Amino acid sequence: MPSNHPPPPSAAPVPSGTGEPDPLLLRHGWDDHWQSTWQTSRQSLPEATGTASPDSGTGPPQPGRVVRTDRGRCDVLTAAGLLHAEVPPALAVDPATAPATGDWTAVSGAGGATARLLAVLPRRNALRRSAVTGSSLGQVLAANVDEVLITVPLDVPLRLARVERLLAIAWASGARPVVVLTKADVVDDPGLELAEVGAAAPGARVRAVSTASGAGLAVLAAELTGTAVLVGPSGAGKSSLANALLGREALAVGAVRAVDGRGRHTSVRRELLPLPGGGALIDTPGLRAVGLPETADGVRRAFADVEELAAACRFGDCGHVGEPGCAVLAAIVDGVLPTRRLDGYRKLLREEARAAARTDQRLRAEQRRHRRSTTREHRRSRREREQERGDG
Ligand SMILES: Nc1nc2c(ncn2[C@@H]2O[C@H](COP(=O)(O)OP(=O)(O)OP(=O)(O)O)[C@@H](O)[C@H]2O)c(=O)[nH]1
Ligand SMILES: [Zn+2]
Repeated sequence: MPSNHPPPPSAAPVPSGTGEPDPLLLRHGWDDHWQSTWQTSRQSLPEATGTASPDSGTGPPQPGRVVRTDRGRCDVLTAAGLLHAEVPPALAVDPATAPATGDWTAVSGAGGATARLLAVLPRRNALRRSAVTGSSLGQVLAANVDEVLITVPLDVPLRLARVERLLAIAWASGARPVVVLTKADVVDDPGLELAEVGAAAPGARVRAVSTASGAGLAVLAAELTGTAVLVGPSGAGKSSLANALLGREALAVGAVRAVDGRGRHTSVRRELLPLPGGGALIDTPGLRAVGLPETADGVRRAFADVEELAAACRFGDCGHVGEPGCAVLAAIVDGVLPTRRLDGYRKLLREEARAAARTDQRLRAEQRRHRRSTTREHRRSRREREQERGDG
């Protein structure tokens, strides 16, 4: 676990992957897992053999965590400080493999030299949204996260369908979802909302906080130990919450705000910052329309209560539309399961099926393209061979 102590002013670089872990890296989520991943990964890096020429300005590879990405470049925090590294085009082309905030990487370069990203270490998990174009896997919003903080503002009516969608995406990431009801000061007692949201978030923690009154902040902060990422609609209070949790690190967050094309203030850059009590926090730009990626069992986990009921239906393939012995419809009649929730479940399952079909389509298209280019390749080499024979 990251230590509570601030790093010494001049943290020494990790001595080629051995020895004491660097305190600065520890504060940003470095642990035994990354230590051993690094030991394994660095052996396959060309620079690790020491063949890089000293005047190429690269230097030995060192581990670092991506704290921000920016078209073709990314800011990587290393034991030697922050490096503004160039991303090789081979990694950048696919949004699924391009480095994302939270990724652990191997970088070379120090001091004034141009830093280069050498590799992205295998991800433990990733929070994705559905692919907009190109990639079959979807865009990675944040990598190597332990907790997804889903912010739900209490100053506007609850939108449970949106909470459920974000829960499905969070569960699919492999991280633990935590629903954070924000602006709790605008309601007399958030008990009702806590219960309502709790019923829509089986298996997830639900907390109420207010950055205005400070309520709930200490409890939430104490529960965050690994890397947490903030998601939620614009205006949900993500930045305010990030500032409150980060304390004196907040200034760094303030610096990344800007006005967008419509004159609204929005967070324009992703940032990863250490939390004062240990752990790290990633603040993503407002996720307004979040497409559901292929969530593996994300939807099923977000609707674990419905799944459990369905297991008790008489027929294994029950569609819950009027079959005899349907436990799901019985629960609705009994008032245990809201109709809204069953509808939401079906809607997300359909959406997920469509996302999967799109992926299949893309993969088939990729295969077709590949086959076509190989056929062309074959034809050309045959022509060349025939020509050579003709010439000889
Ligand atoms: N009453 C009250 N208002 C709050 C609280 N937290 C945030 N707000 C207000 O809610 C508005 C939005 O807060 P932000 O923190 O900017 O929201 P955001 O989610 O970061 O928004 P984007 O950057 O657009 O994604 C601001 O006007 C805040 O002052 C709170 O605890 N109580
Ligand atoms: Zn049924």
